[in-house]
Amino acid sequence: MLKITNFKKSYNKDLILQIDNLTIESGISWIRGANGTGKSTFLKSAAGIIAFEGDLSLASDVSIKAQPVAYRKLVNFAEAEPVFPEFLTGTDLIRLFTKAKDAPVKQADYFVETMKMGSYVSDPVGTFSSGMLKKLSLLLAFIGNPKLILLDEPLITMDSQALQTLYGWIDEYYSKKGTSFLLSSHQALDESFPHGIRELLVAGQTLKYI
Ligand SMILES: Nc1ncnc2c1ncn2[C@@H]1O[C@H](COP(=O)(O)OP(=O)(O)OP(=O)(O)O)[C@@H](O)[C@H]1O
Repeated sequence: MLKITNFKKSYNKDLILQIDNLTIESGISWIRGANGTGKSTFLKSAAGIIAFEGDLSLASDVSIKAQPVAYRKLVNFAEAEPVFPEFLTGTDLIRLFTKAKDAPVKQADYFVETMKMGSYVSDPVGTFSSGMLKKLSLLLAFIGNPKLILLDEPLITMDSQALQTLYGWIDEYYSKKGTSFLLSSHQALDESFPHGIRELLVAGQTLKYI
């Protein structure tokens, strides 16, 4: 599903990750690894947020380097610690992402309702608690018709009810739309997490299946 070719990422000449050839299979995959090994770096690279050497392409051969706009329409990302301009409201951001991802205008309503965000989604995000911000950022990662959703530490700051709602979203996208997920988490995924998960490990400056 995600084909990695000659991937290399350094910060200030310090090599962080090198992945010569690896295909991450369709489905739900969990990237594990100690602090600072490069999980967020890989997810940000795959999201098209930071530059790297080499190439990443989705199964249908949409390459981030050759078709950057098409690739970014197919891959959505929620950061571990989301930051948005404080003066924008949740509704502003939903509208922006809906337009950018060519999504149906009312698509996000279902997510706002099921995550119980209706009472605050129209407020500036500067007034949001960290859990409210996390829910918004996860919601934005489901907008459009992504083939792959990247979730960096999706469980942190979420209450147990919100987690069950998130698991429901993942289950629905995976089962009904065939969306794949690549996520990182230091917390164990509980047994209500949907479906068999493949595990990958970042260690020794590379990524491989466990
Ligand atoms: N913008 C940056 N500039 C320089 N070095 C960076 C930058 N971002 C990350 N690093 C370094 O890259 C390495 C990998 O960081 P990364 O955040 O990808 O790790 P991680 O596996 O996600 O860690 P954690 O489990 O703590 O979230 C670390 O050594 C970090 O210090």
